[in-house]
Amino acid sequence: MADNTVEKNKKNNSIWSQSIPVHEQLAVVWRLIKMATPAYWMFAGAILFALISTLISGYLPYILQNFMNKQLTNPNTPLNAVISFALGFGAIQIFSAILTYFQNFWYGQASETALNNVRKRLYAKLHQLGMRYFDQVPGGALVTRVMNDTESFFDFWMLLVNLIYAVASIISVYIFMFASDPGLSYWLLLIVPVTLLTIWVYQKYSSSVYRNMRAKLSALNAKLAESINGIETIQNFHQETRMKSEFEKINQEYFDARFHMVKMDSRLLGPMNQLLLGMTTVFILWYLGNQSFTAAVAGGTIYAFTNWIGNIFNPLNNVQQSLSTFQDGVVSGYRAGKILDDTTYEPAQHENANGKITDGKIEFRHVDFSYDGKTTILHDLSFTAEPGQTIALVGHTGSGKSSTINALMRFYEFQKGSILIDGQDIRDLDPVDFREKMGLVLQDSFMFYGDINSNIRMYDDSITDQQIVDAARFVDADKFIDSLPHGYKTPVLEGGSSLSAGQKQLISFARTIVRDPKILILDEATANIDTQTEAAIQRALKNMRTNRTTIAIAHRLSTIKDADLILVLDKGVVVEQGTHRQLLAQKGYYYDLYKMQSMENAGK
Ligand SMILES: Nc1ncnc2c1ncn2[C@@H]1O[C@H](COP(=O)(O)OP(=O)(O)OP(=O)(O)O)[C@@H](O)[C@H]1O
Repeated sequence: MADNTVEKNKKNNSIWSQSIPVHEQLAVVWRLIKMATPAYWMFAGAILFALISTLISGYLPYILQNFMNKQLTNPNTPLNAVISFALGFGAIQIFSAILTYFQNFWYGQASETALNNVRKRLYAKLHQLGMRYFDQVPGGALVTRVMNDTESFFDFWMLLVNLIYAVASIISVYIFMFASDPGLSYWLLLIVPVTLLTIWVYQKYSSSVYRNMRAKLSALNAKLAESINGIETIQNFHQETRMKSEFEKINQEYFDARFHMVKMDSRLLGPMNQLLLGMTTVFILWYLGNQSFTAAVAGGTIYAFTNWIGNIFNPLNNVQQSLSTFQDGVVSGYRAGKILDDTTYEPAQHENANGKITDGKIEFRHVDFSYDGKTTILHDLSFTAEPGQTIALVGHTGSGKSSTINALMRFYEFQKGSILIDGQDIRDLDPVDFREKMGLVLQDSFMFYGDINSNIRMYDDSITDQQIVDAARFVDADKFIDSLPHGYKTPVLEGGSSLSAGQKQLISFARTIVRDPKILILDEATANIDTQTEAAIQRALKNMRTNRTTIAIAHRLSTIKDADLILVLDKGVVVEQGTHRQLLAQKGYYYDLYKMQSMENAGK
């Protein structure tokens, strides 16, 4: 049944469940090696010690064979020679153990260092990507890629060193085997193609199985993130049962994918090697047994060959065992690479853009805007906001108000026309100055884990405590903050769950105003706020707008009656514009909208 599910999944879905072509796997391997840059010397040390270990593991059976065949079979061998050999042999074993310790220690340290580096790079990259990327990739899937996927790199690098160890060990063993009995060694060369064949078969099947497993884990994390982020709505609309069954379904799919892997590994890994080792040992005994019919076969030779065979198969076994993690690492590396290569960046500024915002004049000239480059959302949008003016954007839901702000804030790229600030192309503005001078207040501003003070300061140490108090007073947030037992030091949980919607809004006002922006972008809150807080918010907004160019999305038309210009949007087109009075006099779209809201308010 489990197989069937996986088969179905394979057919159904994502590109992850298809096999990664070999050349791409190699490219990923190369990339993973490059990602280990800061740990190169540790890897190099581990590899060097591993190489010395392989020489020793080939050499020890060789000298033991000579000792057994020449010294032990000779009754005249002095005791001193035996003791010296034993001491020398023991010393080499101790040396080998020390080498193994450093080898393992450096592998581990190097892999951890490399892992740490990759995680940092991935996290940094996420912050370079634009909103469009996050529209497309669920948060939970990103958590999987940055956290779980990177974990498997650790084993990947381990395998890489194991692989080098296995190759070196095989070469060293064959050298000593040929020195001992070339005839038998020629036959034993056959082991190499046979094991390569088993490795190839395993590789072929495991790649798609691991890819599918990763995809399922990612879907599982995405579902979990969705459940946690939407917990309020889930509880409100009694969605628990549906969410539970959806989660269970994905969880089962993940289980099936893992089960498939377990079955594949238990069939193809250990038993295959054990069988080959057993058969090779039988062959060696048969070969040497045959020789014994014509001449005596020394016991040391039998000992050495059975030992060497172990030294070939054990590292190969290790390699094959960790091939599963190699597959995991390659798939994860592939997915991490997808993030690192993604070019859905924030909209780019022109090279050497260094324009500064001084007065705050904004002009939209025939702007066309689309999120995906296919569906045009804003059509030929043109308007001018003179310094200090307030421009209000109104219109039904989906009419393009937020999209106008998204284009102005450079969250998304616009396709046609131009946006100018103080007469300069918006793409010529210095990005740091731009973000400082544009004060954006969203409907639901995100609160970070910390306290009220840090949420206003936003970890900008150049802002003093007094400036924070002044900003809070300016936006009328001081009264509620002072009434809290710990005032500005009141702890804030991630997302601000300990604060009311109105309080969060006031904190976000203070956060914006403390930076003294030249231009204000306001997305008026639609949340229900008590009348007292509402009055405080309106007072705050009035204060904030003074001497600042303001672009405000207004849901309640009563709040923007005094705007210098009101743009009425419908399906991304400005259908009317003017002041409140002018628009009412036109008795058009705005008039209807206003009347409708007035009636709704009267009915409340
Ligand atoms: N991130 C996005 N990706 C793709 N399309 C989007 C995105 N955001 C909005 N849209 C689409 O753009 C159109 C305009 O949406 P927009 O959010 O600008 O409307 P709005 O006037 O601000 O609505 P509301 O008052 O409900 O906030 C809608 O058709 C919407 O589906």
